[in-house]
Amino acid sequence: MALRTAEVNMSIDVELTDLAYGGDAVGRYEGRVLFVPGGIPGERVRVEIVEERRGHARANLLEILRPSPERVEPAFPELTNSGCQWQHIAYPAQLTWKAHIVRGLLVRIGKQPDALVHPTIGMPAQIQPWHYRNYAVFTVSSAGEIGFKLMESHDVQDLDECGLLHPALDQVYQLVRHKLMDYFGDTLGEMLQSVTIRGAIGAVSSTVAGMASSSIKAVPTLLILNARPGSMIENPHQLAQELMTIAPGIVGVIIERVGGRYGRVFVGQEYLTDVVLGRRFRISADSFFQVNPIQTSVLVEQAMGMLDPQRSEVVLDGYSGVGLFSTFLASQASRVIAVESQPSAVMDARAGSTLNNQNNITPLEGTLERILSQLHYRRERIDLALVDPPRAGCHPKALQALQTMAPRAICYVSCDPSTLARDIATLCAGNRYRLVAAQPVDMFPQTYHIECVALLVRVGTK
Ligand SMILES: C[S@@+](CC[C@H](N)C(=O)[O-])C[C@H]1O[C@@H](n2cnc3c(N)ncnc32)[C@H](O)[C@@H]1O
Repeated sequence: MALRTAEVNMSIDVELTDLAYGGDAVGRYEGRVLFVPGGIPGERVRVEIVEERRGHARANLLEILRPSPERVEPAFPELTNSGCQWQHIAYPAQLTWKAHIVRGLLVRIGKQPDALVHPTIGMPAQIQPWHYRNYAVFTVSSAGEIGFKLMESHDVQDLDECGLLHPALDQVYQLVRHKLMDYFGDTLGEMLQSVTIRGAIGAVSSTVAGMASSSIKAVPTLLILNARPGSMIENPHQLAQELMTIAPGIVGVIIERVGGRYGRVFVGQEYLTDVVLGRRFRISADSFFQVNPIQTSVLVEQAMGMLDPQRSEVVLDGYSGVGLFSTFLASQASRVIAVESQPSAVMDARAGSTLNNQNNITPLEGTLERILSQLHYRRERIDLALVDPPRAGCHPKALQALQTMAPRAICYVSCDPSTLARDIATLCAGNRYRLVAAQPVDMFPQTYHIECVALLVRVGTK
């Protein structure tokens, strides 16, 4: 039943009972579902309905009538509407809610009524779950503000510091921001579209305390500026040269789309070399790499523990990026076939094999759906598979090929539990695979985003 028009903009009191994937608290009003950003289950709140959609409505929080004991003061309120939707929830509760959401999705979408979901592995207790990122993209608005895009809007939240970036990279951000404002003045918004900062934190420290430390002053850093289409930056080389010297640790400055889509100017290196659990990885500006260095090690350990490749086995690493999982799989297995569609990441994976003295990884460039069908046609054997797709999940043809090639186990690493659940439903249909367990790993504290590793085994395999 749609809400009556009179109910929009009306203020009502509701009990919040759940949290949805997407971050909103959930309540009910006259039998209909209400989504309330900023609420916490267990709270009684006064809200104003602002939007009605088929079967549900969205409401703004006006007043908290009975707060949850899990409510905390946001550390960076300016980030609430640009990504940190859960900073009003105490960190231990964020972890509990993430596991609850994964379980709910696996039951409902994944059709796994008995899904075993382990408690979320959070950031180590001795560090604050902030300043954890090695990578951030800051948008430049046409008015010259620099910061994060606001959710469901094209506006930019102007930020002069960033509570999500590692302290050393936040320092770089602040210096770069001032430099760009000085350099371009009033024309900043006409000239630039975004500024990306990416640092190799694992290259300067391997311990948790070290990786979180604000005493690290110089993290090897790449700075990537995207020129606004149609803009004409005068002497981009000089700008890149000047940016190279403004903060310790900057190893390369890249300006993209200078004078057109393919124009690229760079000074210094075009890539970083990062370290995870003692292995080295080359990461180019366009290649994907995990953004939370402390939790990346945990993710790798979880996936390796679940899959446990044997010496004689051939392992598929699907959506392999620069070869993060391939590298660890290759130390245990006979061979790893690494499939990745982004050319720069495939080149990085090749370079990474050399850096780590590994000769049993075969990086293949192309989509997993296409390459798997070729491998199947050539009757290649795959004993185990790891897949780590983007948020959209696996292509249906890739899932179909996996079912046909029937590896004894599949480790599915996912950054979106709703597509994970959908793909698990497909893989388990027809009783071909069964879900053993899912393990959420918190890569994105203060946000509703959930990383999860799930193990599926072929039915009939011990
Ligand atoms: C979530 S990232 C995972 C990368 C890597 N496993 C890691 O942890 O660093 C997903 C990767 O899949 C790649 N990709 C996207 N669509 C693809 C497709 N259809 N086939 C193969 N790779 C794809 C992206 O370029 C990206 O590198």
